[in-house]
Amino acid sequence: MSAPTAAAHSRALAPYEDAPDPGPLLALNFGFARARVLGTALELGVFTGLARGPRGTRGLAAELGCDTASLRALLAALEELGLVAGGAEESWTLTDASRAHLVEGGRGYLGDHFADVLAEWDQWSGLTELVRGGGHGGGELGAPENRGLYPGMFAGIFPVGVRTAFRVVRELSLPEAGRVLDLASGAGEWGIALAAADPRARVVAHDFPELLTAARERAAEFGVAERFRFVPADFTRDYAGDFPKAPFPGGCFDTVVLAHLSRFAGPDATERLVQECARLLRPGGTLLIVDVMRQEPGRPALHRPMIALSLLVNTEAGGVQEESAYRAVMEKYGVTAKESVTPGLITVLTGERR
Ligand SMILES: C[S@@+](CC[C@H](N)C(=O)[O-])C[C@H]1O[C@@H](n2cnc3c(N)ncnc32)[C@H](O)[C@@H]1O
Repeated sequence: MSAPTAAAHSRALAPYEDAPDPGPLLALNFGFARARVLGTALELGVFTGLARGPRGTRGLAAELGCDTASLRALLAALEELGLVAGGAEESWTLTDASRAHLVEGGRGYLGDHFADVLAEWDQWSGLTELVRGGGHGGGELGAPENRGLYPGMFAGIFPVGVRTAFRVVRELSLPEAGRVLDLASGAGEWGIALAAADPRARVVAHDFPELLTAARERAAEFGVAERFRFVPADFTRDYAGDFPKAPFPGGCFDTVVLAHLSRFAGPDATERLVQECARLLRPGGTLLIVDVMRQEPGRPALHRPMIALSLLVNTEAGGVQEESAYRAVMEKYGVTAKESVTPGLITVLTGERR
């Protein structure tokens, strides 16, 4: 029998060579490793260490209590991800992005947020079963009925949220904010943006005490803290069986903000939340609903379908609802839906209390 010819080899190879490039699939398959590399670097304090000045691997390893060779491997991966530089000279430095967002104590620090997201790891492992069998993973993420205390996750995203809040408040034709309730305020970016736009505005920030500590610091950072009141809440305990009933008389606010709570709580709780917001607003007052509602233009890194899956695995009842659903609920409880803008992942919908 004669040996296969070069032509036969080429014929055998052709289906492999002609197939679409599997590169993007391989990158996707390995996506979890990127998140783990970032999480490990944050846990070890790599970025905070390098913020003190350029370092060789050996020096940094001694400082952080790491094995030199393993740390070198981690740093090489971080360099590939654009999070450190200087590997060729073995003199590691931060990049602009890591200096801005990954150094502990910095204003733009996102590490606490990333750590809480990474802690969802096990919940996400259940996705296959959830897709097969339906239902929700039932994590505790943010659902008010479900002890959603995650200061890292919710206050830690302030550096991202505050940019959007200021931009949207500038863009929307809102009346003067006046007496504002920021319900489930987190670190308070919406109340802060409204207070900055209206020098006479007074804001009540309402959230877990742990979150209000962050809101207090951020309000001070923007010079509006003296116009803030911080009212602690534990929706689960305080409003048990009757969530949400905020401890304020009806009609006592000119503006109520409901930002990034509904999608965690789900459609039924959203209905009760909107009803409560309507109760708290004076006639003519403004309701601002901020949430992930529709396909965002430009598809930033975290896009709507991923958020929807995250709510499936991490909450009891959460989900992404269409803007039309929010408009319908507003209408039902005496709020006329008005303007909406979608500056990225989120939509901001305004309404006027009738
Ligand atoms: C996704 S964050 C939104 C924060 C803020 N409104 C924003 O736009 O960034 C949801 C907020 O609801 C608060 N929250 C959830 N469950 C709560 C509960 N049981 N009692 C008080 N606050 C709660 C969380 O602490 C968190 O700050």
